[in-house]
Amino acid sequence: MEAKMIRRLVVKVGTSSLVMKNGRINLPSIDRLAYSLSALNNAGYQVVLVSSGAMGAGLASLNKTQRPAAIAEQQALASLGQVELMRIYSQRFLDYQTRIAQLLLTRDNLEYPLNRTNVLNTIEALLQQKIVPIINENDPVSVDELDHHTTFSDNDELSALVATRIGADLLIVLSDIDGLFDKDPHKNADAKLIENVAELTPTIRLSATGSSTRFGTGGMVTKLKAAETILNADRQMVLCNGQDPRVILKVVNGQPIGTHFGRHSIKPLATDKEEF
Ligand SMILES: Nc1ncnc2c1ncn2[C@@H]1O[C@H](COP(=O)(O)OP(=O)(O)O)[C@@H](O)[C@H]1O
Ligand SMILES: N[C@@H](CCC(=O)OP(=O)(O)O)C(=O)O
Repeated sequence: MEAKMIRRLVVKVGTSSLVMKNGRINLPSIDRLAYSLSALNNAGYQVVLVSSGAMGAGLASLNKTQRPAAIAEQQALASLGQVELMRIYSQRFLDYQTRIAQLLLTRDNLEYPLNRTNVLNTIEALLQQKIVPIINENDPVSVDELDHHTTFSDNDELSALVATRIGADLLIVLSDIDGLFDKDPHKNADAKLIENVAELTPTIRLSATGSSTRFGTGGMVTKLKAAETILNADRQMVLCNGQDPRVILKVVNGQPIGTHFGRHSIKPLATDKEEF
């Protein structure tokens, strides 16, 4: 397997890595995420973060744990929580001397050529200034009722689209699970981790089912859709456990962690630092 040097990377973090099981915001986890991405940014990598968690943060700030059923209420919750989420990110990244910016996107924004050009130009301009763009779906406008073309089913898909559009070398998807297994480990105690996927065979597709946790949405199905987008663009993706986001540094250093999707292997950027 030929090793490819990583310079530009997208990290996707799911709600389960940002919100604890009791519904409170996982501040230590967000701090470690900010530390890891700042370290990479500082070492010359170009980093984009795709972060879920708006609804989770909204629930936490209202001291609730159950998502409301009505779409408008979910959207109100996301718009409330997005501010809280970015307040925390902003604070934590600043502790590591890194500036961040926010982009809230719908699928239209990446599909219609003029919108797409504007979005991509914005991301490029931010990366040139070593500012970390933090992207989430624009939940308050992302429904068919509001006459938008389509919605992202989940941020997994959004992260893969962003990664391929900006020509990222690597997408790291942080989840509540160690990687892709041959069946859902939450339902099957004998499930085995699949370490490398160069191609999405029918057996691999059959292994993936939906989410079995309270806060997650897409489960493994949307993660495999993301992997498909990445494999079609001949890029690399690593799906791993985001319990400790410092795992990102190990992945970028080429350590075999979680499930690696791709036909190349990871070569870290040559920096003056040996390892993080
Ligand atoms: N083959 C599989 N391998 C691993 N996890 C699977 C598989 N099939 C279904 N899952 C489920 O997908 C979940 C991860 O997706 P999700 O709950 O959406 O998490 P996140 O919030 O991290 O995006 C796992 O916790 C697991 O229950
Ligand atoms: N845009 C939504 C993402 C919804 C969601 O739960 O996504 P994920 O945790 O990535 O499965 C939010 O910020 O709450």
